[in-house]
Amino acid sequence: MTTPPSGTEPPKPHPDAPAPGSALGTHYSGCFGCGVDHPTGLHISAFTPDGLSVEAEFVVGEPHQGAPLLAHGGVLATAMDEVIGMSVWLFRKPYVTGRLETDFLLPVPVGTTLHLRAWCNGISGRKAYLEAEGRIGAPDGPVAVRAAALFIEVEMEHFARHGDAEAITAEHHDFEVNP
Ligand SMILES: CCCCCCCCCCCCCCCC(=O)SCCNC(=O)CCNC(=O)[C@H](O)C(C)(C)COP(=O)(O)OP(=O)(O)OC[C@H]1O[C@@H](n2cnc3c(N)ncnc32)[C@H](O)[C@@H]1OP(=O)(O)O
Repeated sequence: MTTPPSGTEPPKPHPDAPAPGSALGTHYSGCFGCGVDHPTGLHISAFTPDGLSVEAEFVVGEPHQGAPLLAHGGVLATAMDEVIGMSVWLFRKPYVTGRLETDFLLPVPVGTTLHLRAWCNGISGRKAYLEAEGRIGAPDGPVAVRAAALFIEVEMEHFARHGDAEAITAEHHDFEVNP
């Protein structure tokens, strides 16, 4: 379900995507993954090397433990969800996670810098097929976590009906919701 159906074209950069090399801001300051105002969040900040994919670093700290001095798998899955969410946001449409699959290949000790990368393999209708990986210590370090995801495009009405769309749009005056 996270593999693009045959014939799905790889995505092209959106004309309004951030320029290659740009830092990506938070989509919402209260987000647990990237929100700058979240008191206990992961505070992931990322950049895009090419307008299509996202790279970030996440330092595993003591608050992220599952076993003593080892990262909790759910926290790592959250980090993957976040960078994948950031990468699909490059297409300038709202998406939510429909399915997230995670493979944990290596234990990740507290103090590790995980080098995260997320990219899109294709879009078909409302469905975006994405992947991410987290490597230990360096961009070419050993892969500790791999994820594949299906994100579903939604209308902004989704956030209004179930949450608070105004809180998002208040932070994104430059983002045209219904172009
Ligand atoms: C102004 C600025 C704007 C910025 C924008 C705001 C920010 C944007 C947030 C970013 C955040 C990033 C950070 C992490 C991202 C989260 O963490 S998002 C939060 C976690 N996810 C959720 O809360 C989603 C909860 N689920 C839902 O609301 C609904 O199930 C969905 C996903 C919207 C789908 O419902 P629906 O719209 O009724 O559509 P539905 O027909 O059920 O599904 C559409 C298609 O997808 C398939 N599908 C749906 N779910 C699945 C699934 N789990 N497995 C397989 N297939 C599925 C369906 O089978 C269907 O396929 P087709 O029949 O078309 O072939």
